[in-house]
Amino acid sequence: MSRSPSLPERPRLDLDPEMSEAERLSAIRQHFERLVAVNDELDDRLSEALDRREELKEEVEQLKNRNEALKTSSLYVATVEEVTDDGVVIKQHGNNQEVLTDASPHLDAEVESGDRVAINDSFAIQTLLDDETDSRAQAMEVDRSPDVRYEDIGGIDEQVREVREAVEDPLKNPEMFEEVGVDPPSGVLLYGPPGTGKTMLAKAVANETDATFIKMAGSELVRKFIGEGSRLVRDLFELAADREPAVIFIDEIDAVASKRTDSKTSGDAEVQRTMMQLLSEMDGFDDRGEIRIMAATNRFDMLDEAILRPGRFDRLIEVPKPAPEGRQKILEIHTRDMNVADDVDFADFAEKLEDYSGADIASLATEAGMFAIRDERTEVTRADFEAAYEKLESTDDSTTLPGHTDYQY
Ligand SMILES: Nc1ncnc2c1ncn2[C@@H]1O[C@H](COP(=O)(O)OP(=O)(O)OP(=O)(O)O)[C@@H](O)[C@H]1O
Repeated sequence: MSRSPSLPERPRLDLDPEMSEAERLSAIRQHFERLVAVNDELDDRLSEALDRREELKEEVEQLKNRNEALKTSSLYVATVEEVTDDGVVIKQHGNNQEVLTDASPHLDAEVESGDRVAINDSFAIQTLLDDETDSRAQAMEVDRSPDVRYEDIGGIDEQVREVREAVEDPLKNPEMFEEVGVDPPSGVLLYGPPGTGKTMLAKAVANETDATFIKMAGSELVRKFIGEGSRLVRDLFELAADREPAVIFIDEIDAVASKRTDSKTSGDAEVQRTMMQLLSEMDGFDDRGEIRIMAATNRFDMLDEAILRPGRFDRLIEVPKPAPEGRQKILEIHTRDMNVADDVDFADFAEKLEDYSGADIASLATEAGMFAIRDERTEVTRADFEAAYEKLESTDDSTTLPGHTDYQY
């Protein structure tokens, strides 16, 4: 920084008493001129200083703005693909641009492949996104002790038996399989229309085996950013390994494992990548320990056969809509805690619930109860069930109207 030149010296007036009048006047005049000169110089210096002050003020303003902009500027989200000696390879979400970059020095040692990170305009990694901001947490439902029991499931006794054999027995008595020399099924695929109890089956078996129930929706797996689907699959299996015994349940598996389409859009490629990750997790899972894998679909016809090969989902269990007897059982289950009037005949009523799924019957029972409440009664009568039936039949919503659900299997 340049130092400002020293101030001009203050002129002095030396008047000798010996001086003549004229000499004194001339000295005073000279002194006055010097004062004026110094004053002018000081004026100049002052105005220079004021200019400089203005300049500095402007500079401060600019720096303040830049600082604010830096503090508030948006960061972009990316996934770390690889940590190499030359830097970190990231893939930006949204545009999938791959970039070789660096992490801020304080993060250097922490960045790992697969991490979600925030990057700035120059692609430098600024923050590691933690689990809370991470969408992974939202995509999985983890339940240490689901509250569904086998007796809560009606009309699909045979399916319950099959699931127990394929999932419960290998968890409870693995030695039996070893002694007999057979491998338990690798994965169990439940297929059938919506609302028939597939999720209940998976929860009940987790409950019975004291296993943690970990559910992932296939639709969540494909909705995520590029690279995240396969990461989620990896996390799912890692989490299960941490929590064993565990039952992994992948709902709507058709979203990740449907037959290849011809189009080569990046979305499809991403779904394929997620499916490949799932297959490789299942293949590398010989030593599965206390983890069982279940999946469900309403679209069996759409599934890529690759996932049905031995060692993958090799036990298929169809879960259909219930027959009249099953419907009666489900009615009984869902009215267990209700005060049902004597005039209600479930066997008779179940006959007319043609094409109703378990979920439809559950909402019918709730509706019937609501009619009683509206009437300020605690007893639910035949008329309430009839009214609920009429209401459901007239609901113009294809997702709740029995028999109108769009699926194939
Ligand atoms: N067999 C059943 N017995 C008793 N209740 C049932 C049965 N099936 C369905 N329900 C009722 O419907 C609700 C939804 O069932 P669940 O989630 O198990 O169906 P799902 O087959 O997994 O459906 P989706 O394919 O839509 O996921 C259950 O919480 C339960 O109240």
